[in-house]
Amino acid sequence: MFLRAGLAALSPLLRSLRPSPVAAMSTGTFVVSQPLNYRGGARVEPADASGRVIATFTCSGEKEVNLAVQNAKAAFKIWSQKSGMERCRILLEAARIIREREDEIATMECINNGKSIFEARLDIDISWQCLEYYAGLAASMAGEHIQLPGGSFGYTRREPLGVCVGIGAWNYPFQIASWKSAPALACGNAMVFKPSPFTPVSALLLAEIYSEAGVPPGLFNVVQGGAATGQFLCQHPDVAKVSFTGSVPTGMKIMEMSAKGIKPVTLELGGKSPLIIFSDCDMNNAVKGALMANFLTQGQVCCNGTRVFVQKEILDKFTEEVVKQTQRIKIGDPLLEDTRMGPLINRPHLERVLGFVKVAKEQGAKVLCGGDIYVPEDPKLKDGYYMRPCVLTNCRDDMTCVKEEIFGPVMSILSFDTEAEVLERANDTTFGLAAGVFTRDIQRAHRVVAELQAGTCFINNYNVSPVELPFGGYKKSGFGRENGRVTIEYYSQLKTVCVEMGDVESAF
Ligand SMILES: NC(=O)c1ccc[n+]([C@@H]2O[C@H](COP(=O)([O-])OP(=O)(O)OC[C@H]3O[C@@H](n4cnc5c(N)ncnc54)[C@H](O)[C@@H]3O)[C@@H](O)[C@H]2O)c1
Ligand SMILES: O=CCc1c[nH]c2ccc(O)cc12
Repeated sequence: MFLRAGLAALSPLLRSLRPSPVAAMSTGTFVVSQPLNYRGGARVEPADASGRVIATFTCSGEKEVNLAVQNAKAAFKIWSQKSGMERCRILLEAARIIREREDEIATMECINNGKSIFEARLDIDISWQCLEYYAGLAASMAGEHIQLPGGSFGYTRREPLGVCVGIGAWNYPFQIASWKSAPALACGNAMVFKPSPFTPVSALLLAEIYSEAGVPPGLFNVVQGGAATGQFLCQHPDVAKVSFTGSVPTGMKIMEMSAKGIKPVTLELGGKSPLIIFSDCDMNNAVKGALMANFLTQGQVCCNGTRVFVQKEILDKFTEEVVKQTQRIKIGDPLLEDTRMGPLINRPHLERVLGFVKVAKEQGAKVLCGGDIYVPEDPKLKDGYYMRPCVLTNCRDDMTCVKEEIFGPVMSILSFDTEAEVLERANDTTFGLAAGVFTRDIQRAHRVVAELQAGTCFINNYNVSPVELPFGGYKKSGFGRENGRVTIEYYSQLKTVCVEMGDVESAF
């Protein structure tokens, strides 16, 4: 009986594993009755605990991690022998079930994370699309045939890695589990997934859906916990690969641990991305783009374009419109259909974000709107972790709010004169996750993105994430990619087979 008191304490939304129907309530509730570990194709009580309790659910310890890895190893033997078409069918069935249960999963995600139900549904859509996409690729994965002299030849086989570990952040819990597991499973791997301890529940639904769709028991397992559980996973000798989504400091630790086992890693880390608005842009779209770049999921999005560079000629008009539209964002109960901004993930994070606003003011930035606590009218929500989305102006490149990842609803507006100047300033960061440009000049758009040091660049839009396109970082924002065809390379290895058709020509 985990979570009952714990997660309620983490958020004013009471949480359970089975969300009550949305229509019947104004705040989310979970009725916790089932364990939150998934191993060997079923929910299980963890075999042990790491000794550290987060909220009131039990963190998986070394024994539980071992059991999950052993289950994954056994399932890998069966799954990796299946043809691409067989894997394709099962992944397609899982995608279909997610689609069918979209409302239920979105409701759970909304309570899990605090994002609006409107956004949670989009996340679930992207998740089943991801499974469909990799189902399609599973069937067409192939090696090459290469002719050699004298009728000899070689060929390559694309083979799975084995047991892969996925470690997730709390901002896109279900989607992160999908983005990691879909390509892993499509390539023939098994996975042990650890969600963030702040959002432990929705990955379980994915595990149950995979089982229902027909994957062998143990192919996708869920262990629960924080750093200690993550370390057991990364250090496990039977783990072949680690795919991590989270902060830069944790990413460094993951890479160090994986290096000891010579394990490949995918690191999806933080960012401080630039969004460049040229004076020849379509103003309506640029304003909408700036809001999309800053305020989805309460601003807790890794690739957010939080440094908004606006060309001087349109600075005032753009700023005025951005502020007007930011003030219109409906904050409140995330389960209500018209809400667009729910609470932040927890109290310490809210305080951290408000702290950034305070420092910004001290350093000379001007708050044009928001940046303070929001108290919803509904008395049940009054202790929630809500804040008003914030627009800062008078910003300079050396300010903390412009240099550091805030991971909250805080947009910093900066002005610029020339293309060369803005490019230099946009690239002056150790991060390199994303960037955006709004302009009607097609040559300029492509010239600018070619110079931007970022793994994903948006032209005349921001924060759209079609699963067909690779996503990942430059510089300290990480390496490896999620989504797109290329991700197959990160979950498989190439075996070369050299075939002699003649006699051995020995050197001896
Ligand atoms: N690039 C991306 O795709 C992407 C997506 C979402 C979030 N993020 C980044 O994630 C950060 C916010 O997420 P967060 O606060 O959950 O990040 P975090 O680094 O604190 O935690 C991420 C995950 O790592 C686990 N973890 C923590 N310490 C560990 C350790 N020593 N060994 C193994 N696992 C450990 C956590 O329990 C959690 O599951 C932001 O910096 C954000 O930019 C990046
Ligand atoms: O928060 C960063 C961008 C993003 C949105 N959804 C997902 C899912 C998985 C990721 O690795 C990143 C993201």
